[in-house]
Amino acid sequence: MYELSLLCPEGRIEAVGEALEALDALSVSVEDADAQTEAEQALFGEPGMPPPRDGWQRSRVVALFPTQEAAGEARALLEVQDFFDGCRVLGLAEVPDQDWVRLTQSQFAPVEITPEFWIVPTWHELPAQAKRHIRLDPGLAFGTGTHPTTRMCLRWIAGRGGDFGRVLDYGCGSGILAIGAAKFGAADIDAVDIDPAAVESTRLNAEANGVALKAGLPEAAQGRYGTVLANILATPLKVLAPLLCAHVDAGGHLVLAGILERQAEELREAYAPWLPLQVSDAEDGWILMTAAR
Ligand SMILES: C[S@@+](CC[C@H](N)C(=O)[O-])C[C@H]1O[C@@H](n2cnc3c(N)ncnc32)[C@H](O)[C@@H]1O
Repeated sequence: MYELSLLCPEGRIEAVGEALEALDALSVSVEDADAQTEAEQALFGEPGMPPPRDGWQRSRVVALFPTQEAAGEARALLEVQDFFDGCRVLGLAEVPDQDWVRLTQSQFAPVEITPEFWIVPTWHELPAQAKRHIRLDPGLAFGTGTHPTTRMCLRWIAGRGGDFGRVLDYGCGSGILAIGAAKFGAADIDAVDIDPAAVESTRLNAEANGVALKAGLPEAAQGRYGTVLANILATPLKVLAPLLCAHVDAGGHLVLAGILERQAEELREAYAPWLPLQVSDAEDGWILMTAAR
């Protein structure tokens, strides 16, 4: 395969991306051309919402083509378009054949949640000190343990150690939190997500880990729970405040993640009519907020 790399200003990303797709690119990726430099710009988007901007101030657009001719033709056609003004070709290069499966696998090492609790891909040996573990491979749904928000929820689960009551994992993704709770003894677990692929993924991952849980769409969450876990993002968490709080049983716990440090106050305010949230963990600019009823 051959990759055509372009440098584009923000205003050109959409037109160039659409043109590359029309030119039968196998894939088109857009990254911050200033990543890992002083000029890097964070660009956060909420799921279900349009992206805050089309791209970075300077984006590197990489399109993959099956042959050198196809990539060269795309390059020649793009360079004569009006909308290519301000863009520039960075290069056209052959992508060396690799064992992509092995390469992808090599990027996922076991993740330590606590010294005794690990998330381990199926192709890795279990670390000797892992007294508890979840076997999980990266798949279609979010939640491999590599993101700080997931890790903080799992740390909370490990720290509590048991006595969860009924567990609700709201926005379960891969099911990692529900499975984690099961590994610490939770027995009655509902895991729900708006994405049917996440529900399926949770079912398969639970089965692979020998864990019993009920996975379904959000309406499957019914009644009160001793533990309600929701790692989503600040905006949906605010919308879900009355619903999530209504699921927390007397003496139960609410655990929220997907919140940036600067969003703590708005979350506290959104939940204040029902439960008093407090920050109970922090990692890489993300926080964990919890409340007890
Ligand atoms: C950041 S992932 C978290 C996955 C996993 N629980 C973890 O901690 O790694 C958020 C998940 O919430 C789901 N989600 C987003 N909005 C939702 C909503 N309103 N109701 C239920 N699930 C939602 C997404 O589909 C996604 O799978």
